[in-house]
Amino acid sequence: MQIHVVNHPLIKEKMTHLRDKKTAPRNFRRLLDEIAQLLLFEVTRDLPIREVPVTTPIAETTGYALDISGITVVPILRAGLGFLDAVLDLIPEARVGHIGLTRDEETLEPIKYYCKIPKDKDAEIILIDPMLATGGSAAAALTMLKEEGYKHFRFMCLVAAPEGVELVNREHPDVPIYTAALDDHLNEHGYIVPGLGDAGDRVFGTVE
Ligand SMILES: O=P(O)(O)OC[C@H]1O[C@H](OP(=O)(O)OP(=O)(O)O)[C@H](O)[C@@H]1O
Ligand SMILES: O=c1cc[nH]c(=O)[nH]1
Ligand SMILES: [Mg+2]
Repeated sequence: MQIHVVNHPLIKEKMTHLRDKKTAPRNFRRLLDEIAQLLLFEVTRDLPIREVPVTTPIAETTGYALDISGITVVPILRAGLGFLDAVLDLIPEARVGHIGLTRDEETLEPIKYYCKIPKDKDAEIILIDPMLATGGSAAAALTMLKEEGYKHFRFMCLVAAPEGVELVNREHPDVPIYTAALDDHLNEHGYIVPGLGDAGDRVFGTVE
């Protein structure tokens, strides 16, 4: 199984609050934001940089520039939107695409309802969605993007199930997966155990 589990005390502590069923949407969104920023540190670690000259008040020296105009961040709606602000705070020049998918509650198959991606096919795509459960949604999003001609990907999530990691590894072995936690298994309804419940519902307060 190919997966980067970003193990860090700050992430572990925040994940504990995020998982807690008593955490309300207001705090849930804030925690999601904070964890996304910490994860992004690892997700972007190998982005290419080039040297540029810079003059400090004291001397000339060498600085670094990141080619961030070539980065496209793609949230999978809805829950992926909960990650977006954090990514744009750190990479404000990134372009943003949107893929709308929702799981059929019976079959657990993803149903597509929206897709709009910036045109640059050579962009480095950071696909974001807090939950990787069966992997059907992430795998379908990556297939759609590849069919449109996009080539470079990394996937960032918060909680992954082994079933989802295996599917994405099998269908998209070129795509590295970064997660804050690798959980135990899926239950009979396709929810991650222990997980955190339905991420979209918890971000947007649509839980009954
Ligand atoms: O790995 P999978 O089994 O495909 O499950 C993961 C998907 O399920 C959730 O979305 P959901 O379908 O609940 O839509 P929502 O974000 O609108 O709530 C989640 O945000 C993922 O997109
Ligand atoms: O546990 C899960 C599985 C799919 N989608 C979620 O939001 N949570
Ligand atoms: Mg949902």
